[in-house]
Amino acid sequence: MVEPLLELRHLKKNFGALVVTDDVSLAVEPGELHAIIGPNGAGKTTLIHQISGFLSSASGEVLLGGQDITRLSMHERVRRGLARSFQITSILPGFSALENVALAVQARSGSSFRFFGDASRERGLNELAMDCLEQVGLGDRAFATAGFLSHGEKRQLELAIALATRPRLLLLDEPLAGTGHDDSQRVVETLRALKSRITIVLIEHDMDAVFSLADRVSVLVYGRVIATDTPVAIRANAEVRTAYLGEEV
Ligand SMILES: Nc1ncnc2c1ncn2[C@@H]1O[C@H](COP(=O)(O)OP(=O)(O)OP(=O)(O)O)[C@@H](O)[C@H]1O
Repeated sequence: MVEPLLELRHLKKNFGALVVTDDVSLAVEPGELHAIIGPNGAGKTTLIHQISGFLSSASGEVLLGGQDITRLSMHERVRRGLARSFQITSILPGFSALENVALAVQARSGSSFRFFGDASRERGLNELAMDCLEQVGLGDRAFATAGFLSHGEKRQLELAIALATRPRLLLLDEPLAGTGHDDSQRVVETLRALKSRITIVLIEHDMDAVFSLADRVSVLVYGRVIATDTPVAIRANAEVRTAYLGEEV
């Protein structure tokens, strides 16, 4: 059996008396797009926070490439290859798409922000940033001002910024949120192209997108994983249908 790139073992998180994730165990294989779905309040975002290190866990373990990262800081987890997409609010609207990614590349490489004004001139920076933009299909918009990009393009830019840290694993929390039909198609096609190159954990409410993109799906209900399987098997799973998806699926 292939060693999982990400493994969660009996993870738990509570806020006081409220247990939000409970005994969550799952394995994400290298190269797969693993979707985590579940009703509102099931604990999906909390779980992503536990994986990224934004929240500590009450108990359980997080392993990346077989190494225990449970107690590591977010920064250290990023250094080891874990990235989550930034929110649109973290995009600098007055800078070009390329400059936004260049700054993220620069931050990763540890350059000081006193080079801020020279960011676009730093050696190799533009090439690396352009590579990230091309990976998300935004190469032709490199010089557009970020604030004027469409909503879907901003989502693509977030992905490019996340790629700037050269991650092994990308955590995406609702990348389609707030997108209209055309924008959502753009982002879905971007994710489809990306998934062949990088392992992705995706939380998403858009079931059409989930079932067309995911290699496997885990279903979280009241903080517990009730099933992990292929999209076809998940659709047919009686417990999942009853607990969450409903007959429309
Ligand atoms: N910092 C916090 N303090 C207290 N309760 C919290 C906190 N963060 C989340 N919760 C609660 O934990 C539960 C799970 O929240 P979470 O956001 O992880 O769910 P979710 O599955 O991502 O939901 P959605 O699909 O609506 O985004 C909710 O009941 C939420 O109110």
